Amino acid sequence: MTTLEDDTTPLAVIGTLIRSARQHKGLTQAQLAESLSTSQSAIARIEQGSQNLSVDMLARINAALEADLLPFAGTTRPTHLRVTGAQQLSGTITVNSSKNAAVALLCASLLNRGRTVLRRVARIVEVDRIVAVLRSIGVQVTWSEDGHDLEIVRPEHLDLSAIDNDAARRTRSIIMFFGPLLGQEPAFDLPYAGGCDLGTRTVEPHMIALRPFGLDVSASAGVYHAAVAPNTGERVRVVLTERGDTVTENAIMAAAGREGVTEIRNASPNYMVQDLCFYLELLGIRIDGIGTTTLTVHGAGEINADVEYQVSEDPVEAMSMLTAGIVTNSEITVARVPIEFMEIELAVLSEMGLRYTLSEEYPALNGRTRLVDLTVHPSALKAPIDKIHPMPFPGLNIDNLPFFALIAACATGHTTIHDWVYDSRAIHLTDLTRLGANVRLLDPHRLDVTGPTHWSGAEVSCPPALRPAVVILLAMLAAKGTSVLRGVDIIARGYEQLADRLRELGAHIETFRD
Ligand SMILES: CC(=O)N[C@H]1[C@@H](OP(=O)(O)OP(=O)(O)OC[C@H]2O[C@@H](n3ccc(=O)[nH]c3=O)[C@H](O)[C@@H]2O)O[C@H](CO)[C@@H](O)[C@@H]1O
Ligand SMILES: C=C(OP(=O)(O)O)C(=O)O
Repeated sequence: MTTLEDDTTPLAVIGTLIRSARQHKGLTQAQLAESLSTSQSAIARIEQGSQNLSVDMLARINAALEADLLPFAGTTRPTHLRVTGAQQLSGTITVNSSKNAAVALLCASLLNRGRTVLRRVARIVEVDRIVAVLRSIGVQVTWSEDGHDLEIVRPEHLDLSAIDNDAARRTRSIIMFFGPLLGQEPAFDLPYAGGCDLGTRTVEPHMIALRPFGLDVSASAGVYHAAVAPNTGERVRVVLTERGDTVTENAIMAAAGREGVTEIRNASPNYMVQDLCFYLELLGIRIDGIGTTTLTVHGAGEINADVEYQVSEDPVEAMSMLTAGIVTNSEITVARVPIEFMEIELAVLSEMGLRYTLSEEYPALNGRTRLVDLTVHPSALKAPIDKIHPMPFPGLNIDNLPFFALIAACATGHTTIHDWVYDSRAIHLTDLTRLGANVRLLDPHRLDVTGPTHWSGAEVSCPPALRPAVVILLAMLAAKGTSVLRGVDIIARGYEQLADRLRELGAHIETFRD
């Protein structure tokens, strides 16, 4: 029985919200339990506020009920991690499918009048946000019973006036609605794109890329107003001013949805772009040049196909897991590493003295991406002679760069890390000093890291950016004693049950709330 006192605890308040959202959807506790692969008694306990809730479970309840319970959880009961570091890790950890491909594929599913099934989609908050936006405009998005696959069926007419502004504003990926919608609506409005705290990220390259398709955008009061000129059917040639990933995806989606041929130059050949192309090929769109910087897309006026696509593995997760092994000086195996997108990272790490072994290559479930199992061995690392800097693919992945700051702190000597891409991602990495590292910010884009570090435990507030947040958590695995990372909910934006999976390798991590 719920007492009056219980009703005022945050868990009980969330429980009450869940109950009313469930009743509003007309579901019984048993039906909700079934869709979450849990028991009816667990739902009863959650609704009574007598069951601890992980952020992952809350995200899944959120998705099942099409509710918006996450901001509530995020603002009222932040999750913290307590880490007892300097533990040797062992065993195998498997790389999940990628956040960045998932969000692009979800947006691309708007091109398809048939049924799209995306297999092995990561259960992460960024996916939930796009799912919430799609549902709000009338798209049926359903998780499979086992919670791994998403079925997407769009209605004949999308109701853009009903768009979930709140979910849309919390993700930058909403910008990728422009491409698929271009060929479908003569005029539409979209909310401004949001995202992590990494400094200014312009959307101008997207506007430049989509102009040749007839898009004209004006912005006012937090809304983009799009007007689209009719397709003349002529060959379109797009030259991207930046080799960005989402801008390339936007151009590809615009090209796929229009009758005619489009050539895209200076395209990103990065992993998520390749996933998008493989999916579009299943939809019957011919794309020449996949994996290169020149793409020729043979678009179709109407796309109507029932397809299933296996989202491929995330190179940034692979880098994160590899870093966990490196900083704890452990031997672990990272299984299902998309090797094409980790080659430069591994070449740099080899120069730094990292010892690792690779299995034979094998294909990912999409039949296209090449995978390996990577075993990392304890190694004495030295600083590289040259600075470490990212480049658009093929180059060291921009999202993998933060992990090199941590690895450099474990290596002997001085390393310069140059993040020319983001104005304020490097600054978050100076939090490593709290754990004993010698990391100096030379300017907003350059870090000087001197190692090796004698890591020691500390309490740190989680940086408001995904990769730096994970970097600090991984540093805590190296640090002697107990560390606390406060307010870690941002990690669930891009990683599914990261703490649980690190625990399976032997990490001592406890989750708690105030
Ligand atoms: C959902 C998704 O896929 N997100 C990824 C995508 O975001 P996304 O494609 O949105 O990245 P942006 O377009 O914001 O580019 C990141 C920054 O790099 C700059 N820039 C980019 C390319 C270039 O050739 N020149 C240049 O200056 C941009 O101006 C911007 O400041 O790519 C980023 C860069 O790889 C990654 O960090 C993100 O994880
Ligand atoms: C910057 C990132 O992603 P997004 O483009 O979703 O903000 C990231 O994945 O580190």
